[in-house]
Formats: sequence, C-alpha cells, structure tokens
Amino acid sequence: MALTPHVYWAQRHDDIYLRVELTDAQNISVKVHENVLRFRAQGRGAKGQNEYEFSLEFLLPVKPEISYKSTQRQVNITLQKEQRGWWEKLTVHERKPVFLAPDFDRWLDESDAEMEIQERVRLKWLHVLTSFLGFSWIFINMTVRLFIFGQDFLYDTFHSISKVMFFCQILASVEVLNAAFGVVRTRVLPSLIQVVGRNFILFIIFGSLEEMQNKPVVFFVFYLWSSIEIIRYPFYLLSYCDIEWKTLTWLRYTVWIPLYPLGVLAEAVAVIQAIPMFDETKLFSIPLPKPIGTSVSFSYILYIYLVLMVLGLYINFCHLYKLRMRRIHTKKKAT
Ligand SMILES: CCCCCCCCCCCCC[C@@H](O)CC(=O)SCCNC(=O)CCNC(=O)[C@H](O)C(C)(C)COP(=O)(O)OP(=O)(O)OC[C@H]1O[C@@H](n2cnc3c(N)ncnc32)[C@H](O)[C@@H]1OP(=O)(O)O
Repeated sequence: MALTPHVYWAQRHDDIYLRVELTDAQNISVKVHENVLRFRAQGRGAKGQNEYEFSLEFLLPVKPEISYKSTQRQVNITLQKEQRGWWEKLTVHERKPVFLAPDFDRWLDESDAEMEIQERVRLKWLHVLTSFLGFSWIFINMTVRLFIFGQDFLYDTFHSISKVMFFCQILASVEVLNAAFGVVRTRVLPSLIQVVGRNFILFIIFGSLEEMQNKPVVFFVFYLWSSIEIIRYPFYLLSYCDIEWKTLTWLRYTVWIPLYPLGVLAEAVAVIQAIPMFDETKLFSIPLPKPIGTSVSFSYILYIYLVLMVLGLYINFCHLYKLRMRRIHTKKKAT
C-alpha cells in the first residue's frame, strides 16, 4: 500500500514551493488537475523504501504547469499561483493535512516577501539606471565630439569611449543572468546572442587588435549600439513605475528595424577588416601538432562567426518582430 511522505511548503506572492522528503525518488508523477495536486513516486521516506503518494487541494487556483526537480535527498516542486497574492493557508481543508508542515528553510511572512521583492526591484532599477547613464554618456559624448572634431573623431572613438563601453557591456551581461533566473520576463537566447555578439566584437576584435582601434568602423558600431540603448533602458525604467509613454514604447519596438541590420553590417565590416590582421599577427592562432602543420589562424573562427552573425540576426529579428506585434499591434486592436 502507498504511504504518505513528509511534505514542507512555503510561498511567495507568485509561487508555491513544496519539498517532498524522499531520498533517491524514482518514477515520479506530479500532476495538477482541477486545482488538486497528485504526487506519486518510489523512494526512501520515513517508512523506508516504498511507494509514496499524496494529494493537495489548493486554497486558490494554481497554473497547471509544474516544475519539479529530484535531488538525492528530496523532490522540490514549484507551482505558480494563477493570481498574484498571499495565501492564508495552502489547502482548502479546514485542518492542515498531518503530513504537511511549513518549510522553515524557505519560509517568509508576507512583509518579508514584500521586502524581498522590493530589494530585487531596487537592484534591477539600479542596474538599468546605471546602464542608461553609461550609454547616454557614450551617445552624447560621441555626438558632441563629432560636431567639434568632425571626421577626425571617427579615428579616435575607441580611445575616448572604450572604457565606458567596456563597463556598460560587462553590465549588460547581467541581462542574460536575469533572463536565465527569471528575474525579468524575457527569453534567454536573444539576450545571450546580443551580449555574446557585442562582447565578441568589443573585447576580441577591437580590444585585442590595436590596429582596429583607429578604424572608423568603431564609431559606427558604438553609435548604433548606444542609439538603441538610450531608448530601451528608459522604457524599462518607466515600466518599474507602471508608466507607459506611448511614443517611447513605439520607439523601443520600431527603431531596431533600421538599427539592427545596420549594427550587424557594421560589426561584419569590423570582423572582415580584422581577418588579415589576425592572419598577419597570428594572434589567438591555434597551435597544431608538428606533423600536421604549424597553426590554424584565428581568422577561420571569424569566418564561422560571420555565418553565426547571419543566424543571430535572423533569430533576434524574429524575436523583436514578435515583440513588436505583441506590444504595438495587439494594443492597437484592443483600443
Ligand atoms: C549562443 C551564443 C551564440 C552567439 C552567436 C553570436 C552571433 C552574433 C550575432 C550578433 C548580432 C548582434 C548584433 C547587435 O549587437 C547589433 C546591435 O545591437 S545594433 C543596435 C540595434 N539593436 C537593437 O535594437 C537590439 C537591442 N536589444 C534588445 O532589444 C534586447 O537586447 C533583446 C534581447 C534583443 C530583446 O529584448 P527582450 O527580449 O528583453 O525584449 P523586451 O525589451 O520587450 O523585454 C521583454 C519583457 O521583459 C521585460 N524586461 C526585459 N528586460 C527588463 C529589465 N531589465 N527590466 C524590466 N523589465 C525588463 C520587458 O519590459 C518586457 O516585458 P513585457 O513582456 O511585460 O512587455
């Protein structure tokens, strides 16, 4: 006969966490149907190796999608509340099931959870604000210098701007982590493509080849990157205050249409210009065993990278196009 395992629970405003005390659980089945969670698995629990099961009828609706992870010591289940809020108890039952107890390792009361959210929002806000200030400094500085020094500035962009650009792009890498850990509602791949793509150009192509640093292409790449970021970051900043400024939303989801292909084109020109330099300097060349030859030039990696750029452009263009349809066209229909 199936036994009941010990189950520990905790909540946040959006999620429910369950910890099922089963060692080396196997054949796990977790389902939610009509707001009732049914769990069944084999494993080592309080009554030794056995089949264990339980069910819980939740107090309020939860989303049917469940994520669970089995570790050597327990099974961790995460569910999402249908509606954001704080539950006074987990189940509809008058009395708490005997096998259920609070998970004090994850337990927070409502005000602590609220503070946790506020702390997260503060950090996100600080991150976005710093990025916005950085890219604004770059954009304004480049515009002013272009007016003052004219064409000469095209050859000097890297030396006057690169330190702030390095800082901003390192900061932008956090966006991938934010997407991966669900801190912001966005997909990981587009952010990863964007960050890896830009950092490759900045650190490898411009950063490691002195000869590239005096090329006008640096100006175009930096100017195109910063042109979109001085729109994108304020768009996020306003979203933290629940403000929607229609013109900014339109710009955020429209300006990429000319800027993205131009940006990729400028980056591709930089890669193509760098190819003979890597061949000449043998920088980053991959040494080969003596019988085969001396080394493989890094320029081969750059040829592969040019193909990846086309793929990256396609993926992100489709992603941005979908976002535009959702944010601009759906809203128009609704009004
Ligand atoms: C696997 C590795 C492979 C490596 C291959 C390398 C290939 C290289 C190809 C490289 C091509 C890159 C070229 C590029 O560098 C050139 C340029 O940038 S040129 C300049 C023009 N560029 C652009 O216009 C792109 C700008 N960038 C972006 O838009 C984003 O980085 C992107 C990831 C592409 C899309 O952003 P996201 O998916 O986040 O879209 P949203 O902004 O709409 O966000 C979705 C929802 O999440 C909320 N969100 C996101 N971030 C935040 C935040 N920080 N704070 C608060 N909220 C955030 C946002 O509000 C949306 O919410 P909702 O759905 O409610 O509207």
